[in-house]
Amino acid sequence: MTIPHIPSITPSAFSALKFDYLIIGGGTAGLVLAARLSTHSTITVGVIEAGPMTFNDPIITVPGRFGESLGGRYDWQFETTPQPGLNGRALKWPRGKVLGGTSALNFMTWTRGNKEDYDAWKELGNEGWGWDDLLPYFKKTETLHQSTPEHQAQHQSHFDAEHHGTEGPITSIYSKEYSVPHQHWHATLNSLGLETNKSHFSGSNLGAFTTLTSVDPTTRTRVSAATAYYLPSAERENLHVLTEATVQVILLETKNDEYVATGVGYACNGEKFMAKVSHEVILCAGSVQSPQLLELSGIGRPEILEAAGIPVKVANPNVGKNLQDHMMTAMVYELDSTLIGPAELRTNPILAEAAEKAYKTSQSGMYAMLPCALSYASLSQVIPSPTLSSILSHLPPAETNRDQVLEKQFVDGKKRGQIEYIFDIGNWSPYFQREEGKVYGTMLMMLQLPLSKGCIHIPPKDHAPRPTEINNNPVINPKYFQGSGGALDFAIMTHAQRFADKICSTKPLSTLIRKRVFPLEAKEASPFDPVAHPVTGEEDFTDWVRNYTTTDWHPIGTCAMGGYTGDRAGVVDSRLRVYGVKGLRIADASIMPLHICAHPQATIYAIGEKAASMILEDRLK
Ligand SMILES: Cc1cc2nc3c(=O)[nH]c(=O)nc-3n(C[C@H](O)[C@H](O)[C@H](O)COP(=O)(O)OP(=O)(O)OC[C@H]3O[C@@H](n4cnc5c(N)ncnc54)[C@H](O)[C@@H]3O)c2cc1C
Repeated sequence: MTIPHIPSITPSAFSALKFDYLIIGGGTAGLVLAARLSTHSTITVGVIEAGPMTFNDPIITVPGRFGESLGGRYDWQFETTPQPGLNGRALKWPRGKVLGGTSALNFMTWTRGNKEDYDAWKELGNEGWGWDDLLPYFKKTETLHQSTPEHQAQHQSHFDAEHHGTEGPITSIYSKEYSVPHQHWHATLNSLGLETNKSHFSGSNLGAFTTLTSVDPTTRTRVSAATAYYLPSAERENLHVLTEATVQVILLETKNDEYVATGVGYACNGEKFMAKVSHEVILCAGSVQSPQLLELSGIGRPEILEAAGIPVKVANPNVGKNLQDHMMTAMVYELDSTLIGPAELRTNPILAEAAEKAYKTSQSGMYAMLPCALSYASLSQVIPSPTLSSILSHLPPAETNRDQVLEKQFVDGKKRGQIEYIFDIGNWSPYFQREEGKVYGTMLMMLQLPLSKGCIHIPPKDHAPRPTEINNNPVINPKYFQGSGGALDFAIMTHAQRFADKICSTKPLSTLIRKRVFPLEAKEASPFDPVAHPVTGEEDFTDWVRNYTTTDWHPIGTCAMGGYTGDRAGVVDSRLRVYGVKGLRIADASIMPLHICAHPQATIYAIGEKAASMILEDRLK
């Protein structure tokens, strides 16, 4: 990758500048805004990012090393509270702390939700956020690199060019080659009634497909918001990016009886600074930290702010509420010992050297590979109809407009892939210990439209007289499987789990599998193992799902768009302006009112694109 000259700036020099727009968080959406707003040379843009700037660390750049940066210096290393719905377990919640944010840490899957996912946002009264409205922004982010007819025939790498972008900063590509299990994916899913979807970017991703990835087609390195949006703009004189600086508070002043955002207070190298803005502060700190910064600045539920010792400026009980996440299980299988996975690379220097050589010389081999065997299934495709009817008869009465729109998707649940399945070589479970010399594969299952709703808030101040501050981690409580909605999520996951196992016992994928090792198969398990020896005869995953469900790392919704209900249910309006404050917008995953049946990064880039275009439109008014 050619890296242009990147101007560095000191905090004092940064604070001396007069900004039109100040962006908090140089992450996925934040850098889209930075790049798009600074195309106009008369607009001065500042970005403050807590993490460092790096473009050549292989744990970020090399696709096949995905996951290695989790828990390290580029990760905020958050954790949830102990979750009663998960038998008291607390989960690790990685988030990117580096220029590029979580786009520099994620697993590069490039998917788009369904038409109905975004139309539901519009139905809630969020004008301009339906599928047809968002399609131009989806396209604006992307340049699709089309696969050849031969590649399509061999790897089912289909696309529908009409629905992809051709000039956007993010390159979306199909891999050169795929793992052996991937080569059996389509035939296996097809024989279970999940057809190959040849047009998975066109408004329905239902079915099996080989996924696109956000990877550079020439260097086969990760494409993140930092490489795709920031690097090409880095030399602009009107764009200033300060890294390793943490925003502590958004400065609010009253003008004509209204609160106006006038800048931010931040810390860098142990010193405190202020940066001022003439037009807008744009908060892009992500689903965990955007609500944290609002609350630290006096915008939120009064009881939370008072307990934290923060004076209430704008009372809005919705800040930090409406947290939704994709929940995931990871079932592990022992595979044919001739296969090679990531653990084999780590433990066998000869294999590692060969993989490195293939990657360096021809950008191929294991280090260029990502998990690409995906499938989205509707509830009726994976849960037998009498069971599904019984589960859905327990849909809780909708309490809000949002619940009502969400629950409609369950009634007409055939259109959307509410359950995602991915098969990948390697052991993905944090709970399963691999045995040396054995090769493993994992069947992942993810719930896409959760009814479990949680919250993220700043903690109360401790006994010290000082109020809660930025370095007091927010309290993350996703309330997985809690409440009547959570009970329904749980029932769906325990039943959909059987289909995950069915995929692995179906040919041709099953020909690569020796046995299931997590949870153990009946013949290997102790007579008391409830999964293997259920009272009913059919395997019962109830306890296993409760004990081993984790996050799929896709939290959204904590500063949601309010739609028709305005600040009674939301934090921002459909132009992403924070209710009750002038000159403050939010653009990141937190504004999504309902979850989507897809990996979210493409949608979050589109949110950044749409936000930039709305800001530029509003500037001309
Ligand atoms: C392990 C993992 C794997 C994933 N895999 C995929 C995938 O394969 N495909 C996919 O589509 N999605 C994936 N995702 C999800 C996706 O990457 C994220 O949802 C998305 O990147 C979030 O974008 P964002 O703009 O909301 O926040 P972020 O990209 O996280 O940006 C927020 C930025 O704000 C900065 N910040 C926060 N607080 C402050 C502060 N006080 N001061 C200054 N800066 C601050 C952060 O450091 C960060 O850079 C994955 C996520 C994880 C964690």
